[in-house]
Amino acid sequence: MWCSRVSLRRLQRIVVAPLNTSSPVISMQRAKSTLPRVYVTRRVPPEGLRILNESGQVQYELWDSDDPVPRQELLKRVRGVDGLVCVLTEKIDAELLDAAGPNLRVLSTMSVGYDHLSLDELKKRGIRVGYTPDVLTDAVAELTVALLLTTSRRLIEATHEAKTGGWGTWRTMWLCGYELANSTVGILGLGRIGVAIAERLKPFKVKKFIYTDVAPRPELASMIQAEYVSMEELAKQSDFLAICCAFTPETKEICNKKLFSQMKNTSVFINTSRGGVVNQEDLYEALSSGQIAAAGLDVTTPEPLPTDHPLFTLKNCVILPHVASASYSTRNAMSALAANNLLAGLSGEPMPKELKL
Ligand SMILES: O=C(O)C(=O)CO
Repeated sequence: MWCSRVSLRRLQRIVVAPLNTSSPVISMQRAKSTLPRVYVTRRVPPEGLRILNESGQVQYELWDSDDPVPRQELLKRVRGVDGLVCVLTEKIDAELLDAAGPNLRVLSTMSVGYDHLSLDELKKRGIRVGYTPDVLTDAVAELTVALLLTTSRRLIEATHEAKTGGWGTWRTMWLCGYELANSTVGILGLGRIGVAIAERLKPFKVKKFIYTDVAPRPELASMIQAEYVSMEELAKQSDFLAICCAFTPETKEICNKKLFSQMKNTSVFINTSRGGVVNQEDLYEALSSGQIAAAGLDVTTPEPLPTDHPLFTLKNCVILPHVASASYSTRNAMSALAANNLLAGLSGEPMPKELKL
């Protein structure tokens, strides 16, 4: 369950200090004011807060809201902190690190993705970085499969038709989609999540898994009997193409006109990584011209995607609001790992999951 202000109040030794309605601050102060100071940029699930509270190792201030702390407020609040816990919407760049100042030695992000972090700036300042891989793999893989099936079997269109009177007699070709049985599934960026997706898809009688990455990844590939192919072959052969790569300068808009033009017009494109890996204008063109059959997106640029965005006008595009890891257990596990990374980092120990800078 998400942490409410009421449940937070019940936690021991927390001082709730709502400064005013536009400043939802919770601070947990300790008698020993020499403890490291931490700023938590968002209301995080209770497991992470419980760990911070029970550790007795830190005092923290938390922006107790589901909405991001305004940037100017953030720049003020981080001043002098030793540690920072953030989520993926906070841009951790030189400006913010300068505002925090030289005490800052640990950054812990409650996310597996780290494209919101300026890694060079963090490295330059000797700040250790924790992130949350593995704990969200199952949830993301599950959602990816759900999105793939929703998109390929046209479930959103179908429920809409059923509700709005479009459901006439049983028709032979009405709302036909594409099935996984005997298909080739391509994975762009084979990591833990790609493997977990393939493991879940296998029982649907997929004929073949193929993947591409900067280099072959034989250990992971052998877990799902996936064949390494070029980007071009991935596009040409895949009936379903799942995008699982990290968003980096190299993968920025890697899914573009060229890729879409090489895909079959019966192919389904699924992205649960980051919106930035897709050129959305090219995707719109590919979907509206029938170059590819359909797309399911859990991530877009920007987020939220404006409701008047052209992609929302397409029946063959299913858009979710970045919810791949949104299960109660996973979000709690992410917050717990973020808290443990922070505490380990502040006490100079190896973090459970530390990003190598
Ligand atoms: O952890 C991340 O990077 C996410 O995108 C949340 O699902």
